[in-house]
Amino acid sequence: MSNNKVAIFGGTFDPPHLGHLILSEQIKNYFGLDKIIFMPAGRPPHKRNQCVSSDQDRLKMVELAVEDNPFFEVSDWEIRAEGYSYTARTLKEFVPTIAAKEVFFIIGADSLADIFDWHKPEYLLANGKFIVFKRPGYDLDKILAKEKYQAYLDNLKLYQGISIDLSSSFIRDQIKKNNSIKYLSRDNVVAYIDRKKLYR
Ligand SMILES: Nc1ncnc2c1ncn2[C@@H]1O[C@H](COP(=O)(O)OP(=O)(O)OP(=O)(O)O)[C@@H](O)[C@H]1O
Ligand SMILES: O=C(O)c1ccc[n+]([C@@H]2O[C@H](COP(=O)([O-])O)[C@@H](O)[C@H]2O)c1
Repeated sequence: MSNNKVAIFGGTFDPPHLGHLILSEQIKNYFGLDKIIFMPAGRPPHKRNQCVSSDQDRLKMVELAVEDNPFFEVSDWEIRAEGYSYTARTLKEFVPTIAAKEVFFIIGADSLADIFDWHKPEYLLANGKFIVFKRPGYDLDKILAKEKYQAYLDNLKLYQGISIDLSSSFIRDQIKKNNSIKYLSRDNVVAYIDRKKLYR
């Protein structure tokens, strides 16, 4: 298979859910991607004070979530890397190792809204290519109309197709309340969470 267009989908994935999967499949179709690499963040820089499940649990759950999709892969590169999982670093060090004509980062509208608080945002936006998808509660057009984004619009491709209002925090919250999370992620991920008693 040719790898002309590859996208990296970085996330905390604590846990991965159907929102992530539905979006990825739609984006793959819409942009004609050859492959999407799911990249669980080792130490998510903006979640320093939040309790995050172990790297190995999140990696395993992402592997389970994508195992039946030949277009989806998982990389443990950020988990293996020392220090915080800065996307600027992934762009500089990991992206050149991918044999592809074009490499994109997939991010949600909420991530785009605070990307100027990320590590080296100008470097990232000037040198990376992004596929940004809408997320309920965020107005993509309004975010992009802001002055600070204007120099980088060529590197921002939008996907305004379907998305669902689901988050990992909602799933964690449901588990804490002893509610079922059936249908919110793939069955194998739900079974893994049950078996390992995560988020209780
Ligand atoms: N339902 C969704 N619709 C659109 N984008 C999403 C959705 N869920 C997650 N994303 C995006 O996917 C990426 C990875 O998300 P992440 O793993 O943090 O999940 P999350 O549901 O946002 O988690 P949490 O609730 O813990 O913040 C982020 O760029 C986020 O914007
Ligand atoms: O580089 C940064 O400073 C930075 C700050 C916040 C988030 N990110 C990345 O954005 C992706 C989505 O993050 P999250 O926490 O919403 O899952 C994930 O790959 C993070 O490593 C990166």
